[in-house]
Amino acid sequence: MEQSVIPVIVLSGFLGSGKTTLLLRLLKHANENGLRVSVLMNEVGKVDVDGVLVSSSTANQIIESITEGCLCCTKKSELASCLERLALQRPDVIVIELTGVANPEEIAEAMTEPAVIGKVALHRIITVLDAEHALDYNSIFSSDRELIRTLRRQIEVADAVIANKADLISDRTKVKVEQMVRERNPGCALVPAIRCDVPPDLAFAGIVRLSVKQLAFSRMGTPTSERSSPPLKLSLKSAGRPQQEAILVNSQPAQAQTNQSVSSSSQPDSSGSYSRVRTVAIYPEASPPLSRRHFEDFITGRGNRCLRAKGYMPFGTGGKLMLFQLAGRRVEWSPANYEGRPYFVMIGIDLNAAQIEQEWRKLTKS
Ligand SMILES: Nc1nc2c(ncn2[C@@H]2O[C@H](COP(=O)(O)OP(=O)(O)OP(=O)(O)O)[C@@H](O)[C@H]2O)c(=O)[nH]1
Repeated sequence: MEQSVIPVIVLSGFLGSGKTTLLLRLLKHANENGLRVSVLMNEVGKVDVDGVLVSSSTANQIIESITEGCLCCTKKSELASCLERLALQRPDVIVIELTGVANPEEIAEAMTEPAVIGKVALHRIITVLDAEHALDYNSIFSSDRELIRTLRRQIEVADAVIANKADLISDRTKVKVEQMVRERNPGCALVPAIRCDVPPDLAFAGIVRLSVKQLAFSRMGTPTSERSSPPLKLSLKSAGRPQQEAILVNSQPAQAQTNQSVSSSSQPDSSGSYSRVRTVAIYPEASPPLSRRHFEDFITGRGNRCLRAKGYMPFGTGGKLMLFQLAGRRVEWSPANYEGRPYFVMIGIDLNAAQIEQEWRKLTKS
């Protein structure tokens, strides 16, 4: 009888910091090394852009998505059933990518529920920091205390912090970012990185392949119910968070795109950590009558209000769909395998869906 507890790695970090970039790296490493990974992705909005991206770049992985809410608040009740489903597949490890506005500590807490104890266990929390913007968050979000608190907790409760986007900062900023992290979390592993290129052991140290676990089980005649977990070489912080087994409850499968041609906005949650953060999704016509530059202006024209945007838009050669990403103030376009209908999602503070929809209609009226 297989009894080992499945380790769970939680990836946290603010919107656009590089969590999906890290996830893709970890999945690649896992594939190459025969580790079976199940993934749980969470988006505050209805549309699961990252899920599409991860599904299209990985094979043999089990991916679940919970959309339209944050796992640490409105969707917390779905965590256990979802974890349970993933655990049934007997992966070697489960990786949860949180929304950018989630407090990872709430996830750790959810793993103390009786329903999940003995099935999964928190392995470590890794927080990805956008080193280019992290020092500005206090001033940008000064009006949203809850959001600032969440961003601090993302650093404080992490076992490892990746100071990502090192290519975009000066040495001076690098030192300041490191100081800021050290003040909040002196004991964590702190790793500067470009595109989350970190040693895979930062996440996977101590995780044993199922086949190896089974071998150990049959040789020793005792269950490997406590997974063997050699200490991580980089210093990890585990004090102050639950050490027991974790679990998640029921999720909703990734939503197929709806037929609505315009927008949807997530409900604010008065008790949740994302407070005033809203999402708006727009499904344009196949070839919207505007240039790529006008599209970028439309998104970036909202200043700091739009914190993150992403989607697939037909601005490639011959109208080919391209992956569009805005993180902080930076826009990035890359080739995409996606073949569905174009769409884009905006995430920001107090975004007004009706107004954005109206502006979009006006802009694209032929
Ligand atoms: N220049 C630079 N860009 C990066 C780096 N890491 C990630 N990016 C870009 O930053 C954007 C956001 O990266 P993601 O990995 O999607 O970030 P995320 O945290 O998953 O974003 P959300 O889940 O939407 O909050 C993308 O355009 C990435 O290509 C980096 O080290 N340097």
